[in-house]
Amino acid sequence: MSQARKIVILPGDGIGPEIIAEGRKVLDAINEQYNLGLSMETCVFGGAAYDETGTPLPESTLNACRDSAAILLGAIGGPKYDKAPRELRPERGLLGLRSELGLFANLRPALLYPELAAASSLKPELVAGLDLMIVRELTGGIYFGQPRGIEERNGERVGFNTMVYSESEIRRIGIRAFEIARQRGSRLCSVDKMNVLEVSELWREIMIDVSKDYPDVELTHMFVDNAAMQLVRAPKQFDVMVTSNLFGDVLSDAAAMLTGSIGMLPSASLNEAGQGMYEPIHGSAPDIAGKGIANPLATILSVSMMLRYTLKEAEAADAIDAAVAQVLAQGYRCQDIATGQSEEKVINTTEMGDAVIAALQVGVDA
Ligand SMILES: NC(=O)c1ccc[n+]([C@@H]2O[C@H](COP(=O)([O-])OP(=O)(O)OC[C@H]3O[C@@H](n4cnc5c(N)ncnc54)[C@H](O)[C@@H]3O)[C@@H](O)[C@H]2O)c1
Ligand SMILES: CC(C)[C@H](C(=O)O)[C@@H](O)C(=O)O
Ligand SMILES: [Mg+2]
Repeated sequence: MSQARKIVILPGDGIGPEIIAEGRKVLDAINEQYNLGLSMETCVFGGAAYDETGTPLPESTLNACRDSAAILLGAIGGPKYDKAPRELRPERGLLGLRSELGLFANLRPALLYPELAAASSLKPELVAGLDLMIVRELTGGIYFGQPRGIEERNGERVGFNTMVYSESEIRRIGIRAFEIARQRGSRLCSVDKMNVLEVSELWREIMIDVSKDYPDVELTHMFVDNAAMQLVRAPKQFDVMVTSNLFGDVLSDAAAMLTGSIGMLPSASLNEAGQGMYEPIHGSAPDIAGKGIANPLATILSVSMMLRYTLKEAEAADAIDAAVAQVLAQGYRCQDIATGQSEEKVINTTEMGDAVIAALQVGVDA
């Protein structure tokens, strides 16, 4: 049984502990301000857990996660682990956790804060007002399909994976996406590769079937290659996108840059029971780890999603969103979202966390 108010924190590797320290600061502050009664437990996970215990997802961590209402994850992985046996790599720990907890619905919102229009990789007029939600299926598809492996065939090695989706897996992510679309702009674009893949043919058929229960939501379909192009051509045409595990992974990193940086994109991964894991969509960023410059806002916004989606504390979530908006309006930027404009104040990871806390405080005093 999951405990209603227990949050498990998994710092992970690389910049994970740096950004989690800031997420935790905000979580502690909001817990106190809003009297939320949350209890926090930090567990070892990913490469750090492999180093300490020989496995990226120790039983004790998995049990703590099972027993929690929500999980806040930093990031895992790094070059140090690329030579470890595949089943023991940090990424396998992450996939294991998603799968064990049944976190099939991955919500990745790409929202442009107006102050960051200049940091976007697209022209400001193409991204002004961007508010897109990518709904990525997270526990199926080619990430988990069998058979998989590398084996000797006809005197050479062959690598193979299987992209597989059952009707029920497609239906449940479809329902989740239609429900989300209904609460937003009522437009859902299902992204597939139906022109080539049988698995996508079934995906499209089931999406059309699910749409019969949502006559108020407009369903469109797009091939994934076109979707990638449309995302960088005219991203505002999209309201909600629903897609498979691999396509969603790729499209969400691309969408991140529309908002200024991958350091801005939070995510929620939910199961049927509403339990959730919350994490920035980026990785452990080995190239900047230890430098104190990682942008913690994606993690802080993941805390906001946790309050909104699992803990049903919309007011506290709104307060964090407002604090982040205020900090950006004040000109505070981590390096990744700085553009060299004179009104910008470039600050480090810790200072960004502090700025959000200060903005939350102002919100309370006001
Ligand atoms: N959920 C996760 O834990 C997760 C997600 C993606 C990748 N990974 C792992 O992370 C490792 C590195 O992967 P990668 O380099 O392909 O992707 P990455 O997302 O870690 O980094 C890509 C680029 O974005 C920058 N970046 C990422 N987050 C940032 C932030 N918060 N602030 C500023 N800049 C940021 C990095 O410096 C890097 O230049 C790999 O081991 C990968 O498997 C983990
Ligand atoms: C680290 C990796 C397993 C993960 C994924 O591919 O799902 C990451 O890229 C993500 O987007 O969360
Ligand atoms: Mg990814």
